[in-house]
Amino acid sequence: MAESDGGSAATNQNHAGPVVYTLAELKNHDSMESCWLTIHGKVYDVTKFLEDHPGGVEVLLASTGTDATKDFEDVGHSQSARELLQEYFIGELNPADLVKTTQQGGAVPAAAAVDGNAAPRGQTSLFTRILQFLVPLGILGLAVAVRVFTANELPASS
Ligand code: HEM
Repeated sequence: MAESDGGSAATNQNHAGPVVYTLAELKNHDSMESCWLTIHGKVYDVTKFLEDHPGGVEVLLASTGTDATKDFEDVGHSQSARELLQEYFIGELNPADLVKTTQQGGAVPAAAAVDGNAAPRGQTSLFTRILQFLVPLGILGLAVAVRVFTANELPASS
């Protein structure tokens, strides 16, 4: 199974953990010959599983090129189906693409995710992440400041 084909858009990180694939790269694997799915931020090459899938080939092919998490979860797959997933694991989804797809409820077409909208959405997500980090830090700082203030005032007032 190919980790990366010609003209790959994947950000390969063989030396530092799992291979990271972009949603654009996944779009090239949407057929019987090569079928990749992304579920919960992980990428699976299910080409060899297509014919064995109890839910049929078509649903798997229809879930390519986009985040298939919602499709997968909506069916209510069993624990053994989840364990089966691991056999087909080939890498992880580019985190920026993960944010793009989950913000859209997991059903954004790959074209929309890789086209012009990609940069602004990526920037928004980075900004949000920084905020998510800074806001709790600010609250903590405020709490410490109040504590120090009150601690200093107590002996003076008694
Ligand atoms: C690589 C990912 C997937 C694996 C390993 C997988 C595996 C399985 C397995 C083992 C079953 C039998 C029931 C169970 O154990 O839950 C099943 C059923 C089913 N799967 Fe998947 N599945 C995958 C992805 C998907 C996706 C993306 C869809 C899209 C909708 C889907 C749709 C279905 C449906 C509709 C059934 C029910 C078939 C029936 O009961 O008639 N599956 N799948």
